[in-house]
Amino acid sequence: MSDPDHAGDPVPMLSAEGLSVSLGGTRILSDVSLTAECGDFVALVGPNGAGKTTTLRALRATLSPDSGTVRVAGDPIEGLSSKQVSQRVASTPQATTLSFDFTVRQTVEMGRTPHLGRFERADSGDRDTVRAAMERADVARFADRPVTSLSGGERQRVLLARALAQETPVLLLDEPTSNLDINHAVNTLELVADLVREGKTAVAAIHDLNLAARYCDELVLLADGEVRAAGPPRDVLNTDTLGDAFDAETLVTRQPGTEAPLVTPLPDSDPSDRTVHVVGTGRQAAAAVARLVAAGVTVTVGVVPAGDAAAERAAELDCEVVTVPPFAGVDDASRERATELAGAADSAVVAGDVGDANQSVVAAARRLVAVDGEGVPAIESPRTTVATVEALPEAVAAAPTRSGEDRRVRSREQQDR
Ligand SMILES: Nc1ncnc2c1ncn2[C@@H]1O[C@H](COP(=O)(O)OP(=O)(O)OP(=O)(O)O)[C@@H](O)[C@H]1O
Repeated sequence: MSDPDHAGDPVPMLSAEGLSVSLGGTRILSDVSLTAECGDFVALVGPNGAGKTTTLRALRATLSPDSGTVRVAGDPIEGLSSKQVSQRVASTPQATTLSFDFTVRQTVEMGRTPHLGRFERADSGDRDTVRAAMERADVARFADRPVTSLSGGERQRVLLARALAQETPVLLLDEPTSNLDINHAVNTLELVADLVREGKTAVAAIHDLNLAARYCDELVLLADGEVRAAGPPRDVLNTDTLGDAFDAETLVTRQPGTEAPLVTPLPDSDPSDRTVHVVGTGRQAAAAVARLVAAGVTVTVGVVPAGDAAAERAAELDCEVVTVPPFAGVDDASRERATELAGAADSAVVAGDVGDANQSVVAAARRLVAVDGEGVPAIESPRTTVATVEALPEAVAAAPTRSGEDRRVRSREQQDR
């Protein structure tokens, strides 16, 4: 019966409302709800045993919940025949053990079964669909090989091709990238993102939080069978929710070149044994200096014009600061001293306006932490992370110390000899 309060609301392609599941007498899921519209890519994230696979099983009706409802295009899934479910929902399992000796093509052809009558044979349209699915999942070159002869990652892509051949509006993927190298992992998620842009709905259990953040519109963070947070990646991935769900210290910054969060698990590190050279001017650089000094970091600053907020704050806090007279330009001796300090520090923090004259100072740093704000894209590089002023101590503590790196280089050199 339609709900008069929500009459006219678009019906989500897939929804779960209040799912609770017990297995072997143990409560595995408690009151799990989620919604995925057409064109949504939703990631289920969370620690081992959180209930991600169990949620996916409930979503494709291979287990019945104790309570709660799954709807596909508005229809309760328990009211659909298994053939109707297979016409709407395709899934790839977590395990990639395909024990029968089918070829890759035969395995992908199984995806057509829900579209055929009981004794109907595949026609040329089905064969075209199978060929296109194999090509999209990059397994066409293995078409005639037995699946048992493929590597785990290759089999995973065959299972994705089978799901694509099923031509369903909904895709449920359990760890689609777990066996894949980084190139194939990215390609697989790009492919799913493309399919979603074409109008499909995808829900995937993904362990890698950074890949999930980069490719998915929405994350559902599960822990102990409960939804701990749900929403866009930036809302879900923060140190509090991650600490709660994973019982781990993390640093959350930003993936270079994107708005997506970057989660770095932190060892028990202490910023007070770090040295940092701050480059930049104005209030933001002054705030960075204050935040770092308050956390016990040894801070040097420059080159900055005398009288600038960063120069004054650094002087108040007894930091070494390289200054030049205002409007005088940067002389060689000042640039050399600041470059020397940046090169000797564990990291450099860039904040506010860095100025052309400081480019050699920035270039001398081993690692850069850019303060989130204007100008950040200009200095993006693989050795750069982006952090808010508040998170700077964690960001600099996450990078290895210069002495630790030197030790590792020396030990590698000794091993090579
Ligand atoms: N048949 C079962 N009987 C009892 N407990 C089960 C059964 N199946 C799963 N569980 C338990 O349910 C919990 C959730 O399992 P699930 O596989 O859904 O977690 P997950 O989040 O997918 O984990 P992972 O990230 O390790 O794959 C686990 O503690 C698991 O041991």
